[in-house]
Amino acid sequence: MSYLNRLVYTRRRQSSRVALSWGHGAFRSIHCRHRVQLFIRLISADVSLFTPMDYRSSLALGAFAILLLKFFEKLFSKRHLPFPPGPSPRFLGGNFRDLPTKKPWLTYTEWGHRYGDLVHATVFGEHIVIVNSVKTAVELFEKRSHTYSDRPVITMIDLMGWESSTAFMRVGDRWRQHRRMFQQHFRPDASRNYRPAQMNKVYQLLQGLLSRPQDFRELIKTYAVRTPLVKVDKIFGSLAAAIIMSTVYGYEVKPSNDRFVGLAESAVKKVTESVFPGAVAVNAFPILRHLPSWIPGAGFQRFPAESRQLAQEMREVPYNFVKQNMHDGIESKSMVAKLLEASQARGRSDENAIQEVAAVAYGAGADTTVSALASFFLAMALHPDIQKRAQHEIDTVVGTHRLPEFEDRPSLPFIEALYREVMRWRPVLPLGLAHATSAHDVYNGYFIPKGATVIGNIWAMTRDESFYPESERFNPDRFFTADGKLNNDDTVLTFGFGRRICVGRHHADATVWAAMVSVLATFNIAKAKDSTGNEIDIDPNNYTDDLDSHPLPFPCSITPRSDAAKSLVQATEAHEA
Ligand code: HEM
Repeated sequence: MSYLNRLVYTRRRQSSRVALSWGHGAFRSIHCRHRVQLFIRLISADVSLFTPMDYRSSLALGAFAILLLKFFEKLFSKRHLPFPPGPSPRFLGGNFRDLPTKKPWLTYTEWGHRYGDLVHATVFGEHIVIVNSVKTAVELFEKRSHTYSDRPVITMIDLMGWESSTAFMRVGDRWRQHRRMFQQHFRPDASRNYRPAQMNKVYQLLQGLLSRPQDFRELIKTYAVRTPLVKVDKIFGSLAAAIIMSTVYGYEVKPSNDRFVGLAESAVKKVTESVFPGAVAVNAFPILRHLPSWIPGAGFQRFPAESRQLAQEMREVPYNFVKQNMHDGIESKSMVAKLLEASQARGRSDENAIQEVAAVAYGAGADTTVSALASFFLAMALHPDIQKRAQHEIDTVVGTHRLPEFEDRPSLPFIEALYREVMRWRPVLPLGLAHATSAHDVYNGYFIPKGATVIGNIWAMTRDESFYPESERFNPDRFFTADGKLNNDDTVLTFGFGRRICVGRHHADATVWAAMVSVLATFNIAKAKDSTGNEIDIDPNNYTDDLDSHPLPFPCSITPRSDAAKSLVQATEAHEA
């Protein structure tokens, strides 16, 4: 997901819709001026028919008519309403200089305290609206989803061949087709089919933790920072990448230098690099895309060409692997195999859409899942008491003779609360993924123009003290009622909103839960100690600045809970086989 966020973030900050929003404004005023001119021309055409006196009265009449026109225009247009409150814009650049460059969610949350639930800013004519409360997010993204489900246009994305990514797509038939395909394979009941594959990969994670204790630190590091997954594979194979590759393509990731993972990572990396200066310029001024690449300064034209090539390979290579397997009669329960079978049965050719959907699952699902798990490790190292309670629940309900299964989930309320708190305490995407409006709207007396970028500030929502008192404290107990039952606050805000809500959320939820409960059942996570035996402090706020925020590397120790736990992990190898 990192590439999605960086780009939407950059896109917003660099006011890449300058041309577009200027265009809308210009169109509105031209439209109005045109009507007035028409009216004057109508009068002038008849000027020769009037006497000088008539001419003066017709001028007065004309002026009156213009005033009347303006009055009615204002009366019937929503535009006379104010924008939502926000920092005062400056001439031309608007709020360009107010936009934060570091952890923008913190500044937007402060703006929320100062200006309210809905904050408005402009950058070179582009409108940005920040939604700071769950109530307003539900009102806009869900109840008015017909207006708030579009995405901002990012020129560089188109140039790089990523316009076919579900997450960047404008609302339309193609996007709907993608969502349908995802829904078929990632809705709650369909997601269950992937559970055996997910558990097998979680067992590989446990084996990695057991067999390579010297890599514990490295393991956390690779989890915690955005290093290429190929390197992660050197240790034990990235859990998230392995699960996605297995469920989407039925492909088993190799322990090191895996070709498909390498390809996907290179393609995704290219997108993250698209924030270099040339790319930013073309995002801000889309007209530059028409410059030929030989013109000085138009080097960005060559960059997307390479990226397009990689994006195409990322889509085609693993896809062809599935097709070849099907041709060879190898059965597969993977998403691509099922989509291909269904498409062939209907006599349709959905090859392009299937390739696109499969490729975006990796880009959107791997990094985000890793970030959630890294926050889990961090929280457990910081809160041994909470970890002990979770382990006690597992020991009591599941016992110590076997590992937890998905079927145990309803009987493990404290683990459930722990999962919710991990996702709340450090939301993976503090600002979600920007939406855009597809029509003008009025909310609570405020005007929100068509084409505005609308950001759901998930960080602010998860810090709302009226819902989450002492919101910075890691406290799973907040999800229990006074009589000790799990409360009904089970919406994980970090998956986003409305029609654009994450389509992989059930899959991600199962992966994160399974990894958490399995690690807790078998390992102790603690602060590391220095050479004198003192615990090394961990800063809970040391997170990356990207929109999908990861904890920065932190020292910690991960040891098997007992010999019995060790045996359980060793036995998973046999289970897998
Ligand atoms: C912990 C893991 C994950 C988190 C926190 C996460 C979060 C998000 C968020 C915040 C959005 C944007 C929602 C919005 O616009 O309001 C999103 C979109 C998306 N996610 Fe996820 N995601 C995760 C895992 C996954 C996985 C595993 C997959 C695929 C199997 C996936 C596929 C997608 C896709 C395709 C979109 C674009 C949806 C659209 O624009 O219509 N995500 N995700």
